[in-house]
Amino acid sequence: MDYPGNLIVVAAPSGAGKSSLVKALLELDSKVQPSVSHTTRAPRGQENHGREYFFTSQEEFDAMVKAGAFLEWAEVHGNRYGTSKKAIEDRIAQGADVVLEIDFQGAIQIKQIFANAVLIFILPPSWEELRSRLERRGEDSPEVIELRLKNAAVEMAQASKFDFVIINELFDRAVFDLKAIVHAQRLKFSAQRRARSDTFKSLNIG
Ligand SMILES: Nc1nc2c(ncn2[C@@H]2O[C@H](COP(=O)(O)OP(=O)(O)O)[C@@H](O)[C@H]2O)c(=O)[nH]1
Ligand SMILES: Nc1ncnc2c1ncn2[C@@H]1O[C@H](COP(=O)(O)OP(=O)(O)O)[C@@H](O)[C@H]1O
Repeated sequence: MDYPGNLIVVAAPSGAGKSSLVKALLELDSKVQPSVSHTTRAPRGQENHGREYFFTSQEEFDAMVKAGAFLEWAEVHGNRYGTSKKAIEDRIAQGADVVLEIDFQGAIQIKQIFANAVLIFILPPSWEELRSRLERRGEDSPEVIELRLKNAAVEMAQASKFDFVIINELFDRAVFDLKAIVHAQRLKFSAQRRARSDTFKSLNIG
């Protein structure tokens, strides 16, 4: 499917820093819009319904799956998460660039539907740093942190399937890399769209 807007997919193990990086990208680049997923997970302390997630009951989530309302969905760390079809398609059809913060299973589903989507995987610099970021964040119980670290090994093994990998060691450096990828994605697809334009045809370089 070809739309004027770009889809930017960011995946990472829990604690690698993807939410912080995406937040910084959104502050620096007003052309990028966030996708707000639905989840059956309970909200964390500072999270708001409709801002970080649409917090959804199991029944509501089931009904959305049944109605075909999700572009993709997956079970991650024992909860279900999904991207609403309508919110994404409307916005990329209008030319917006949309960033999706989703897990690797969802990223692979998105690439199958939108071959032009760019898939970015964020890695932590080390296991020790990943654990200490999860602990410092202070949002999850020790059991939840252990589950997330266990799942991180499976998730990180998927990194080579992504178009780009960013190591989030120095935060500003990682934000710079993320911005550069978004910029390159825009140039790539604007060049492809131009290649189909009348100017290219008249110059015989289409
Ligand atoms: N497939 C899929 N994964 C999602 C979606 N929304 C969030 N996730 C992923 O679910 C995982 C858990 O997210 P969350 O509970 O917010 O924890 P965090 O990664 O520690 O901040 C992360 O890998 C998210 O990227 C979605 O709509 N679809
Ligand atoms: N480059 C970095 N250096 C040090 N701490 C970081 C870095 N990037 C993120 N963090 C911190 O690590 C913790 C986890 O980041 P977060 O963005 O919530 O991760 P994720 O969304 O991948 O689970 C947060 O406390 C965040 O402030």
